[in-house]
Amino acid sequence: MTFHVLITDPLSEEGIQPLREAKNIHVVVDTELTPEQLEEKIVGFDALLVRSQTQVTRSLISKAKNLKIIGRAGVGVDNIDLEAATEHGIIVVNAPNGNTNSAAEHTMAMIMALSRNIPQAYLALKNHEWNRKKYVGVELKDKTLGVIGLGRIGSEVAYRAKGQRMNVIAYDPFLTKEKAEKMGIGCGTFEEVIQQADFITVHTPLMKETRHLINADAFAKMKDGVYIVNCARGGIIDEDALYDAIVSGKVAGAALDVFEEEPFHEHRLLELPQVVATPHLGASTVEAQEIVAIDVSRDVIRYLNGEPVKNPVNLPSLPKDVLATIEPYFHLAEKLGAFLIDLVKEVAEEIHIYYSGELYDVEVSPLTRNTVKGILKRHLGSHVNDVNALYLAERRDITVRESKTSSNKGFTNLITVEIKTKSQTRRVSGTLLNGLGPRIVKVDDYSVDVTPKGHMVFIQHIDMPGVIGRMGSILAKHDINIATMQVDRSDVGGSAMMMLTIDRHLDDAALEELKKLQEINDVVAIDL
Ligand SMILES: NC(=O)C1=CN([C@@H]2O[C@H](COP(=O)(O)OP(=O)(O)OC[C@H]3O[C@@H](n4cnc5c(N)ncnc54)[C@H](O)[C@@H]3O)[C@@H](O)[C@H]2O)C=CC1
Ligand SMILES: O=C(O)C(=O)COP(=O)(O)O
Repeated sequence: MTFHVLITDPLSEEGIQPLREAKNIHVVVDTELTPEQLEEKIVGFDALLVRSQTQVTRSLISKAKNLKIIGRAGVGVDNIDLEAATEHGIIVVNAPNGNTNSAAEHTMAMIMALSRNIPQAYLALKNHEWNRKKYVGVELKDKTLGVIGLGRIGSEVAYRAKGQRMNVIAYDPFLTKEKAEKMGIGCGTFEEVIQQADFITVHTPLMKETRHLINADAFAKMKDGVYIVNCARGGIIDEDALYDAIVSGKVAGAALDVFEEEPFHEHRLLELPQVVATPHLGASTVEAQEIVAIDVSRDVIRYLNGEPVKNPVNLPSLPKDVLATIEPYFHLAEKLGAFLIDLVKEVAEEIHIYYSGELYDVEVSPLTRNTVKGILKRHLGSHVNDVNALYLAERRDITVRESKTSSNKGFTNLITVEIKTKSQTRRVSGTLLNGLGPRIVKVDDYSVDVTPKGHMVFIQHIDMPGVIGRMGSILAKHDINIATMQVDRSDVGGSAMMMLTIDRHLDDAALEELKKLQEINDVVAIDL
């Protein structure tokens, strides 16, 4: 059988040699297709290989009747509809390691171009203007570089900046003091980093949690005259807010490799003399392009030949018999994980999952992966799935344990997730009620009965008259409707909890007001 592979973005010819040499693979390269043409053409193909330009949309995926694998020759998969691919049983693979150096080197080049006005001075010279006064720069030595997102690329940038004798301080939800010390850098909260930095560079993926992470509020907290660098993804920085911050003088300059919409021919940020820019060139080196194309080609060959892939991004298909037994619990497991990580508000160091009742006798590792996925997604975004969740946890030194227990506390099935962080150990239990779906039935030692869905609020308070009323008045004042509410307590007049489901997200203003109530010890907004 011959498999047909379509390549729609420019890939290194050396890098795709493994595909060209494979006996059962036929390669077509067409990098000029319009979206409509691609939707027509995709039907006959078993594999699609792209970089960041081809938009692999739900509509395209729905037309791709033979497609088995999508290969992304690079890191970011925000141009691929992962959910649609998974739904259609299409595995997505990427090449996460091949362009790390290139992206880090490009970031350093951009920081240096920015600090010394190199592009502007070059342009002036080309226009016959010899002007030394206008292009006085700033030194990097002893300046503080704030790195937001200390993954593969962020870490490499940090090491390189130290070589420039910069002070480096980073924020990443997975960064521990110990790790920062080992790297010889500082660490802090997001606010601390953006407040202290002279240069700020972002290296997170683009996802719901990081869209407009650097916005007007963030700019307001920064030092006057700060420099901003984005070689990660357009959209992490709010371009309108950046424009305003440059015009007002808050931001002294910005270096941008990526934009909210790509490609473009005109951009208002480029009209500002303080902005230096490249057209998404971070990974565009001979070396990186060869490695990412080889890595992704090899995974495509493996997958088409029925072998396990090295860099899966989404869900693989599970054996049918396992799937039939376990599938109903997938959702519950993931939601329990997401609920609990929101509750602890810290990075997990240990995750322990206990299965009991009818889950005692079945293969539960797919559920463990789903639980870990629910936890890690909160930090790493949508590329976490049950294929890579355990791998990502291991890479971050998070211990994952799974136990079967015969104590089912009266439920026919029960999953209890326990998370240990530096400062606390918390638990949540859930069950699948026949015909009624998933329920959270215990939070720490409190009993509840709530569907893990939508907007929730978990309040810990002192058991005394009037608390519920005062809490209700505050929500009413903020026009927040309570859909359901449950209360439990340890003992009369002791510690107690309220679990609410509400009709919209509990915004910061309402949350802060609730926290001010004397009888309330903690309030957490949870959105599932
Ligand atoms: N300009 C270009 O050509 C290139 C751009 N990229 C972009 O760079 C991104 C990062 O790539 P890698 O370092 O390889 O990924 P990575 O997964 O190794 O690192 C991302 C880091 O961001 C952290 N993070 C997630 N949410 C965060 C938040 N809210 N605040 C702070 N940190 C957060 C994660 O914990 C993780 O450590 C990619 O997702 C891609 O979009 C990657 C390669 C080339
Ligand atoms: O790997 C990534 O995430 C990149 O942004 C590189 O994009 P590209 O493959 O150069 O279109």
